[in-house]
Amino acid sequence: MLVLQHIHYAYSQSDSLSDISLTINAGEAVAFMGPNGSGKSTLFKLINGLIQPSAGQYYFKDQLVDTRFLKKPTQATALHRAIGFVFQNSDVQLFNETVRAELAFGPEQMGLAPDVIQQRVNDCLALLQIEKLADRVPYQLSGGEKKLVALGSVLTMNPEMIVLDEPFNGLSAAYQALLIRLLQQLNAAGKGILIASHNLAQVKQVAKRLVVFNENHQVTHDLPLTKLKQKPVLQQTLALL
Ligand SMILES: Nc1ncnc2c1ncn2[C@@H]1O[C@H](COP(=O)(O)OP(=O)(O)OP(=O)(O)O)[C@@H](O)[C@H]1O
Repeated sequence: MLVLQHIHYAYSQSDSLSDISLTINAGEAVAFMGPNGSGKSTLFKLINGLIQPSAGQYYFKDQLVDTRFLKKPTQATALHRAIGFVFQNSDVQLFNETVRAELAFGPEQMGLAPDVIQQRVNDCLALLQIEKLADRVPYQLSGGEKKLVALGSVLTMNPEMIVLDEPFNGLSAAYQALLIRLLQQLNAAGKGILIASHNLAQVKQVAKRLVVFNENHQVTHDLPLTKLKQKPVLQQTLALL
């Protein structure tokens, strides 16, 4: 579904992504780990078409994602519908007056019928156990509540792949467990899951493949999580992230 070939990205002079090549198939659950500032969020922004590579190619469903691709509204919309992005900072993602409106916004933009939208919103409120927040102002919610609403606003669009940047940050232990179960269910239902996290124990419960960055913004490892026990040094490094 996604193919990245020799991707570089630089915000200014030096690379924040350095020669990244990855293929991610539909329905895969992949974890991205690495030190702070190694490039995980930058990669997610690039996958979502928010930034474009300084060098290299990014293909989404065999189509080259470049400035020309993203300038065509139908293509950009197809990308944004297929890949739901839950940002590290929920504040950049929430802008509606109520949680209910926030969850309805995506499906409304897709032109779905009002009763379908209502059903999706109610289903997602229940799935995330946030029914009690439905009429609250998203901006006034706690950090953890905002994160759940941001995820809900993505899930109502029923994306093929969900990209989550540090989704467990700020969540209570109970909500972390709920999120893990939910991501497992979504993956079992065929949704692709890409997750950036510093928590190996949680990552192991959600993902089946692990991609590791180093401080030079390169991918150093790309392996099935079942193979991690054969790499004690890597395991130790990841446990300390
Ligand atoms: N908007 C920006 N402008 C300039 N440099 C940036 C910007 N965003 C990120 N960077 C730099 O790009 C590099 C990669 O950052 P990125 O946020 O992708 O790392 P990360 O692996 O997600 O880190 P963390 O684990 O701390 O979230 C870092 O050196 C960072 O300082």
